[in-house]
Amino acid sequence: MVYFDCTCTYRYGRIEVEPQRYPPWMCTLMHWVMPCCGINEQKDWPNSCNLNLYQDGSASVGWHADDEHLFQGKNRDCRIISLSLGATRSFELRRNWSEADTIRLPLTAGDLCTMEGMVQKHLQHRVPREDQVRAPRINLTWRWIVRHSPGCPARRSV
Ligand SMILES: O=C(O)CCC(=O)C(=O)O
Ligand SMILES: [Fe+2]
Repeated sequence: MVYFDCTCTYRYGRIEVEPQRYPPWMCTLMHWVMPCCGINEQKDWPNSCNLNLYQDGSASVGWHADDEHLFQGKNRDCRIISLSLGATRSFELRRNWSEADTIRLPLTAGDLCTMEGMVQKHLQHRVPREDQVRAPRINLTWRWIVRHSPGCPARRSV
């Protein structure tokens, strides 16, 4: 989902998602969430949100960084805000390619988790398979698109 007239597609592995404009419920939710992250003005809101549904513990996301060109997370400070809803799942972080010092955070319904600075350059994250989890989880991940795709009307505004 995107703010304004952005047509950038989001690619995740082989999946490509066409953007939808933020619906009214998304703006209502952001009015609640963003001040919790110190973002008090609507003009400063993240301009994209990715929604993930994990049907149960068999659904997972492997080790990766959010290093899409759109977000420039490997080259500059990059803030990512995530809201978890539904079942508690583990969110893990590790230094690039090293399992040695993996950090595990249980993310519970209502939890906000942010990744900031150069995290996408130096660390990877994942949501591992957890077969004992039987309930669904929804994760909303807000990010700022800073490099719009060629042809995107929002490109003019940045
Ligand atoms: O579900 C989560 O908490 C993380 C999802 C994620 O890493 C992503 O969408 O890039
Ligand atoms: Fe991610």
